[in-house]
Amino acid sequence: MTIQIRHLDSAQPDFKQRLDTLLAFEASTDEAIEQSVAAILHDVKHRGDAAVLEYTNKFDRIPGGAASMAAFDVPQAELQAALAALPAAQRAALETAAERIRVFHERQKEELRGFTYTEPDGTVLGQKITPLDRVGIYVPGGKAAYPSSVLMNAVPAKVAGVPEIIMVVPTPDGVKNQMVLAAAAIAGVTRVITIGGAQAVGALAYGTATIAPVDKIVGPGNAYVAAAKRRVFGTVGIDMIAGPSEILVLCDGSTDPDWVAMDLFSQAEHDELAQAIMLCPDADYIARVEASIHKLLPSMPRADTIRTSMTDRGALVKVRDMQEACDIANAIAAEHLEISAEDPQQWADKIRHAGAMFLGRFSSESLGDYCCGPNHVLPTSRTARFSSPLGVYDFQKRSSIIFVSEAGAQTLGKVAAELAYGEGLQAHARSAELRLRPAP
Ligand SMILES: NC(=O)c1ccc[n+]([C@@H]2O[C@H](COP(=O)([O-])OP(=O)(O)OC[C@H]3O[C@@H](n4cnc5c(N)ncnc54)[C@H](O)[C@@H]3O)[C@@H](O)[C@H]2O)c1
Ligand SMILES: N[C@H](CO)Cc1c[nH]c[nH+]1
Ligand SMILES: [Zn+2]
Repeated sequence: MTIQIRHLDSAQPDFKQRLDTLLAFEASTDEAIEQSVAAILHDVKHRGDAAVLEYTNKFDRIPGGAASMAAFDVPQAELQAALAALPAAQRAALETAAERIRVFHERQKEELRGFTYTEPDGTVLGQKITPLDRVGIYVPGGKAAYPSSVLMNAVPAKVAGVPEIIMVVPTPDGVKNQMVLAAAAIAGVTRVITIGGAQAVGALAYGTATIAPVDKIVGPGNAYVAAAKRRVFGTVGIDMIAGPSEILVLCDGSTDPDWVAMDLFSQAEHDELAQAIMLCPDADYIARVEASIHKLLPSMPRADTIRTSMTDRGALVKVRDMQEACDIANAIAAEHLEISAEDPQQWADKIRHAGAMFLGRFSSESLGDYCCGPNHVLPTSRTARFSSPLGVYDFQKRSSIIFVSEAGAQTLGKVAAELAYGEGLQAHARSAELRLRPAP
């Protein structure tokens, strides 16, 4: 069975409505996921380990069913053994990726230093940056294994100086992915627990008898994980909504259509709910990409997932010109935006909303997924309008530093007292005034 690819044209009168429908999650699925996640979180909050154990045995089909949570803890020795046993080429690739991710994120750290400045009367003001104490990193693992996500989560946490990194990762059918364990060893993760889904998010947020609660949960996951993170926000911090993957390709019609088709597949193969869309002003070129899609699909091992994702949520969109393509791209605010065009910078300058931008024909999104250096944990579902890639800043917080000199208290005290009386807050005013020197 082939893909029924959706065609849209920005000249259609109902184009905006059709695009909005395409971008929205199918409401019934969404509601079912929300209800299921709410019930799982409630259960984990009230029954702790017993609930986590039951859900993990059920959703991850653990053979025979694990008897206790101890079965899900992976000792450090096992992580190190996985690293030692890894084929040399895989180990080298992981280490190269880890190093490139580290170098990129060290740059972020340099930009995030605290500061202080001293006013003429000796008052010192500033901002102190502190790493979080204990973070939970979610590494997805339901439909594919993601050693790259171990690195993308843990390396920036390390660069930020987080002392305790608790990693959760599901192991469908009880099978541990050795590259995932090796990546945890390379990144220096503190503890690995093989649980996933909403139950893992709940365990990290609320804590259980065997898992101490964390301060923040970061990392990507499927729609269940994304919904759970949204719901526990407030009890813990979260990084962003990083749900099913998305790719939006802006193409001027001069890239090899096979390249573009495979780039669309590269995100569609993650999940039936992933989204792959191309915008192009050239109708003939769109037909060539469609032909490539039909030609290449049968050769893909994950053809079923790609077919469902592209049929349900994909589209090839004819636009008037590249300027309009940029306007539509800003409205979509995709996780990944490829600008596959001559002189891509001229179009990139017009983009305000995208999790990550890949400029030029050779910058395939897949390179960014693994080893360019910037983070692949990125905002989805149009949240790139207000969220950023995972970064060192997600693992740090800021505290204001205020040292008021005696001279400073004389001027600031009068200002503060005036404002406090204006707000009707007498104790505030008196507290400031008590520090004023009596008039001579
Ligand atoms: N945005 C990003 O930065 C980014 C990065 C990497 C991956 N991703 C996305 O992460 C996702 C990974 O998904 P995955 O499924 O492979 O792994 P996952 O670990 O996110 O989800 C697996 C878990 O989902 C839960 N689950 C599955 N079906 C359920 C059901 N019917 N009811 C309740 N819980 C259920 C189970 O607990 C299971 O352990 C993909 O959507 C991929 O596109 C996003
Ligand atoms: N494309 C994913 C982010 O949406 C990241 C990833 C990991 N491995 C392959 N891809
Ligand atoms: Zn990917």
